[in-house]
Amino acid sequence: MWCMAKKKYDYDAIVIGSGPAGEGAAMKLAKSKQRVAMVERYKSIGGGCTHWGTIPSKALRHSVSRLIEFNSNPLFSRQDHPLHLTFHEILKHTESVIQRQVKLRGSFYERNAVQIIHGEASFVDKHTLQVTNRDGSKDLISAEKFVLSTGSRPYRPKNIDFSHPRIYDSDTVLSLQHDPRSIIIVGAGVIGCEYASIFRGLGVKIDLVNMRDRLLSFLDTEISDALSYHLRNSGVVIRHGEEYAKVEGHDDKVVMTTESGKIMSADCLLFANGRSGNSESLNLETVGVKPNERGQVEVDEHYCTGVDNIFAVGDIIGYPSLASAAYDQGRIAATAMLEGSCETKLIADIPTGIYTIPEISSVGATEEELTAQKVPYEVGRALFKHLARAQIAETQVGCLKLLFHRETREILGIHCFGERAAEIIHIGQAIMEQKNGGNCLDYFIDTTFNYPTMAEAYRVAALNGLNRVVD
Ligand SMILES: Cc1cc2nc3c(=O)[nH]c(=O)nc-3n(C[C@H](O)[C@H](O)[C@H](O)COP(=O)(O)OP(=O)(O)OC[C@H]3O[C@@H](n4cnc5c(N)ncnc54)[C@H](O)[C@@H]3O)c2cc1C
Ligand SMILES: NC(=O)c1ccc[n+]([C@@H]2O[C@H](COP(=O)([O-])OP(=O)(O)OC[C@H]3O[C@@H](n4cnc5c(N)ncnc54)[C@H](O)[C@@H]3O)[C@@H](O)[C@H]2O)c1
Repeated sequence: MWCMAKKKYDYDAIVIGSGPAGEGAAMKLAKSKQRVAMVERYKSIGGGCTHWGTIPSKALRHSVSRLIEFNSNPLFSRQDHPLHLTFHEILKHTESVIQRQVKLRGSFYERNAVQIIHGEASFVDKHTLQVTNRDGSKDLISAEKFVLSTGSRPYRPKNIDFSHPRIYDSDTVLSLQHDPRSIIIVGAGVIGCEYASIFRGLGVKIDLVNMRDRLLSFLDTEISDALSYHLRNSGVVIRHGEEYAKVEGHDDKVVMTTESGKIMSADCLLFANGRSGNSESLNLETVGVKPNERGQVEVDEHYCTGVDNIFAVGDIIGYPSLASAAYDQGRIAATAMLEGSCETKLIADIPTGIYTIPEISSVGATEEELTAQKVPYEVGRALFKHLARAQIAETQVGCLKLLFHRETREILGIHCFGERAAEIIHIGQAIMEQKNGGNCLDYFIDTTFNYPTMAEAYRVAALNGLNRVVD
């Protein structure tokens, strides 16, 4: 089939969109000796992940976290003269990280002979794309198979004027030039909470407006409560159960009225409440793919859209909408394209890594889920303040919580908050994934950990938990 394709079409496969999902698919296809092209409408490769999403927000968060550390450590900083950095200043570091990412990822395409075509792709028929080049000229290119990996963009309700210079979404906030003293963040999802941490770390006054009754309600309640406590403790005003009614942009401020009648005003406003799939420019109706009202495309277990030669991965298919999962989805879809199916599936327990201050990470079930399922579980805790490494590093805010089955001692869930939580979680994840009795609390008790380390939290938490089940 693929030999025939070589004669008939320009490429064996065309991938549309160069974020992690597209990159994962393109690399797997290229390594399998396919002739692959990558169509990307932005001026450089890397996707929203590199240019507007994951990478910039994590680089900003890193700078802010170091600033807080510097200012709170008397060894480095004098309390009467705290170091002040503006959003614009820390963006410089972010830009350099983006450039390094683009260079690195560009080298992958070059080494694997994937042709990069800069332009916007739109289907003409199920084997042909029209590419509108950045200079406005148009080309037709064809392929046997396609991968849609065009990502997502911030949802913009029609009644908010995003062209106003004081009103931003999570893409445009990266062009913020001035140094705001106050900001209203509408939406307390992952993006809203992460940006609240970033701006608060820079000393900006924050109103964080949440439509729900608690922050990040998919998290274990103890962890979500800890986030609320620490954000509030740092000065963030969290307003739960509020919905915006009106947002007015003025020359000198933004005023927001909520449905409950509250009026808030600030130097600027960041709207971060939901995302829409980038599907409208692809002309998918022509090929019989119908996106839902959020622009997302439905796929089967092999990421096929229902049109046999068109696959879709990453944010355009909705859940879990994570860079981490997108890369794996790309590889799995490419394998299915090559072999007709793929044994490997996306793991069921996708870890969460949330880069708030404090950082949060978890994998597996929450206490609330286990209680609802009537699973007999117990909890083992390690508080960071009791770990030598955390005391040395002055990162004493945090906790590791292991949930395990009382009888089998199987690990059922791991929840962590505090500095490096997103790294710490992977030690537990590796054990949790073990089969045939390998997933057991005893591993952490029987092994020897480097000392002093944050990893040692696993031994402390496991012993704490064991003490609760041993009479
Ligand atoms: C602020 C923010 C922070 C985030 N933080 C994290 C995090 O910490 N960890 C995590 O795992 N995930 C995070 N995410 C989510 C993560 O960025 C996305 O899940 C990931 O980028 C999705 O990858 P993708 O390949 O599907 O699409 P994207 O990375 O969005 O790339 C899609 C690409 O397709 C291109 N494109 C679109 N339409 C066309 C077209 N018609 N023709 C040609 N090219 C086109 C776009 O220009 C873009 O370059 C974050 C997201 C945001 C917004
Ligand atoms: N550290 C991380 O892993 C990280 C960081 C930032 C963002 N992200 C990803 O970015 C995504 C977006 O996060 P968020 O904070 O903007 O919102 P969210 O996904 O938490 O959604 C917020 C609310 O908006 C609604 N919504 C979503 N899309 C909508 C649409 N098109 N129209 C109307 N309502 C919509 C949702 O139902 C929800 O009630 C998340 O799914 C997350 O996976 C991940």
